[in-house]
Parts: sequence; structure tokens; C-alpha cells
Amino acid sequence: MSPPINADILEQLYNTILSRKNADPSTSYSAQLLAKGPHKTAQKFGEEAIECLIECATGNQAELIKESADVLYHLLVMWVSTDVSPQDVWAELHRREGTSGIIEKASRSIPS
Ligand SMILES: N=c1c2ncn([C@@H]3O[C@H](COP(=O)(O)OP(=O)(O)OP(=O)(O)O)[C@@H](O)[C@H]3O)c2ncn1[C@@H]1O[C@H](COP(=O)(O)O)[C@@H](O)[C@H]1O
Repeated sequence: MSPPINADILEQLYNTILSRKNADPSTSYSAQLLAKGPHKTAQKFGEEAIECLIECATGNQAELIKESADVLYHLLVMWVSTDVSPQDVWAELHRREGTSGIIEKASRSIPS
């Protein structure tokens, strides 16, 4: 039976990328990026994000799905390169749960 298609793939992919940290760059694209450091992983993430927003702006949904997968892959590579774990980010999302963005934004403009 094939595994369910859901967000578990993000943690699975993160662990795969983590396992490439000291892998041979000639056999792993993730290892190539990680060997170049956080500047390179950030640059690639930025490039993929721009490609993603172009597909959003042009309304090409099929390409937007593919570019979104590229963005998520490169985001995870960036996390590995900076020692951020998925748990760190999930915890931040949980912390924000239930607070409307409108209320959070308004709270920033209250003078101290
Ligand atoms: N999900 C991905 C994934 N998405 C995108 N990419 C690669 O990301 C690269 C980015 O595309 P670009 O067009 O920017 O590539 P490019 O212009 O050749 O890149 P540069 O020369 O600028 O570095 C391509 O080489 C894609 O193949 C990915 N490479 C790997 N994975 C996953 O990561 C796993 C581990 O991969 P390796 O580290 O290569 O073993 C794989 O099994 C996959 O599950």
C-alpha cells in the first residue's frame, strides 16, 4: 500500500536533507547546496520564491504547484543549513494559533 499523501512528507524530506549534511556532493544536490553554506541556500530559496510568485501572478496553477514544491524543498534545505528544525517552526505556528493577523498587527501600533 502506498503511503498517504499529506504534510508528513515535509518532516520526511527534512530528515532526508539532514542526512545529506555530510554526504558526497557529487551524488546529492542537497549536499552540494549545504556545502556552500547558508548564503547559497538563502539565495536558492529566494530564486525559487520569485519563480513561484511569477506563476501565481500569471495564474498558471499547474506550474504554481511545481514551483511551490521547489520552494518547500529549498526552505527545508535552508532550515538544515541554519540548524532550524521543523519542530521549531511548528511550535511558532502553534504559539500563533487563534490570534488573528489583524489583531496581532493592530497590537504592534500601540505606542509604549
Ligand atoms: N524535492 C527535491 C527537489 N526539488 C527540487 N530539487 C532540485 O533543485 C534544483 C533547483 O532547480 P534549478 O532549476 O534552480 O537548478 P539549477 O539551475 O540547476 O541550480 P543551480 O545550478 O543554480 O544550483 C534542481 O536541480 C532540482 O532537481 C530537488 N532536489 C531534491 N529533492 C528531494 O531531495 C531528496 C534528496 O536529494 P539529493 O540530495 O539530490 O539526494 C530527493 O530524493 C528528493 O526527494
